[in-house]
Amino acid sequence: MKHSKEVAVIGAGSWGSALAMVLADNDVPVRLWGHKQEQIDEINRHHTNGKYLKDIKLPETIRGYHDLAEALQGVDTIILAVPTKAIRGVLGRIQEEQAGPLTVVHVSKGIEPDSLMTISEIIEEEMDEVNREAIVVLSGPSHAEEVSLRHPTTVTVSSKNMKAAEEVQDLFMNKNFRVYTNPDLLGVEIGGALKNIIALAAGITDGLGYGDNAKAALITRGLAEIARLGTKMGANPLTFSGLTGIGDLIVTCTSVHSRNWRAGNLLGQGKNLDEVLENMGMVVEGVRTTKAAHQLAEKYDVKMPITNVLYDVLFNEVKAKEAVDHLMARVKTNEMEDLVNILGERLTD
Ligand SMILES: NC(=O)C1=CN([C@@H]2O[C@H](COP(=O)(O)OP(=O)(O)OC[C@H]3O[C@@H](n4cnc5c(N)ncnc54)[C@H](OP(=O)(O)O)[C@@H]3O)[C@@H](O)[C@H]2O)C=CC1
Ligand SMILES: O=C(CO)COP(=O)(O)O
Repeated sequence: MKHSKEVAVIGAGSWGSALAMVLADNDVPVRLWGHKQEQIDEINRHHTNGKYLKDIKLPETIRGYHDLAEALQGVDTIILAVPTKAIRGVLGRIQEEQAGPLTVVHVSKGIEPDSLMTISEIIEEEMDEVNREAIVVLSGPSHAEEVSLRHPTTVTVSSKNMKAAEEVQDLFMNKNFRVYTNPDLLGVEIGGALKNIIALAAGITDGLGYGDNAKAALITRGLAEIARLGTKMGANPLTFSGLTGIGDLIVTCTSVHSRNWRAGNLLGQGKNLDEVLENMGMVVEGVRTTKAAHQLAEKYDVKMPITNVLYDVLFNEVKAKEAVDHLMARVKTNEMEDLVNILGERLTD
C-alpha cells in the first residue's frame, strides 16, 4: 500500500539520510530536514550528503529542507533521527509548529541520564497529545553505511499502538529492508540503547590488543546484564534474544562502521575521551547511555559489572587494562542465576 502523504525525516545525519533512502525506494515522497543550510543545499543541488554518507548518491526524490515549518507542512508521519541529547530541543520546535496529529517514529538509541527516560517517554512528555497520533520505535542491527548500499538489513518496530507499528512496518518494508514487529516497547528501546555500552567496551578490548575470546565474552555477558536490567524494569526477556538485543550487539561490537566501537578502540589505544569524541564527527551515544545505565543499575539494584567498569574508565580515569583485570577477577558466579531470580521475583509479585 502506497503512503498517501509525504513523510518528514527530522535529522539529516547518517541514519536519517539512509532511512530517507529506504522511503524513497518505496516511492514515499520524503522530506529530509536538517539544521545546517549548507548541507541542505548540498542535498538539493548534488543529491549527496558527503559528510554522513560518503560516495552515496541520494535518490533525487528526496528533498532537503532547512525550514522546519515547511518540512512539516501537510505531513502525517515524522521520522525522528537526531541524537538522543538533541531530542527534547527538536521536539520543542516541532511542538511549536502545531503540526499533526503526527505518527512519530523515533530511531535513536539512548536513555536520558538523570531522568532515566526512554525516547518514547521523552516524546510523550514533550509533545501534547493533540499533536501526536502514535509513537513508534524502529530499531535493530542496521549500520547506515550498509543500508545506503541497499545491503540486506532487518529491524524491528514497536509501539503501544501496534496498528501504528504495523503501518510503519509497511512504510519501510522492501526487498533490502525487512521489518519485524514486537509489542515489547520497553525491551526494544532498552536493548537498542544499552548495546552501545557493550560496543564501547568491545572497542576497548580490541584497542588493548585482546582477541575474539574477549569480544565473545563481552557480547554474551553484556547481553546478560542488559537482559537482567531490562527484565527487572518489566521488559520481556525474550526480546533480548531478538534483533534489538543480540542482533544489535553483534553488529555494533564487530563492525568498523560502529562509532561506539571505533571510539572504544581509540580509548583502548590510550587516547583521551574528549579528544576521541571531538575527532569522531558523529554521535557516540554509548558515552551518555553509560551514565544512564550506571544510574539505572543502582536504581533497580541489578548487577551490571561491564557497565560499571566502563563508567569508571569514561568518567573516573580508571585505565582500560585495569578495568578488564577487574572484570576477570570478580567473585565466581553462576551464568544464569541472577536472571532466573529476577524472573522468579516477577512471577511472585
Ligand atoms: N548511523 C547509524 O547507523 C544508526 C544510528 N542510529 C541512531 O540514530 C540516531 C542519530 O544518529 P546518526 O544519524 O547516526 O548520527 P549522526 O551523528 O550521523 O547525525 C546526527 C545528525 O543530527 C543532527 N543534529 C544534532 N543535533 C541537532 C539539533 N539540536 N537539531 C537538529 N539536528 C541536530 C546533526 O547535525 P550536525 O551535522 O550539525 O552535527 C546530524 O545531522 C542516534 O541515536 C543513533 O544511535 C540508529 C541506527 C543506526
Ligand atoms: O546502531 C547502530 C547499528 O545498529 C549504529 O551504531 P553506532 O552508533 O555505534 O555507529
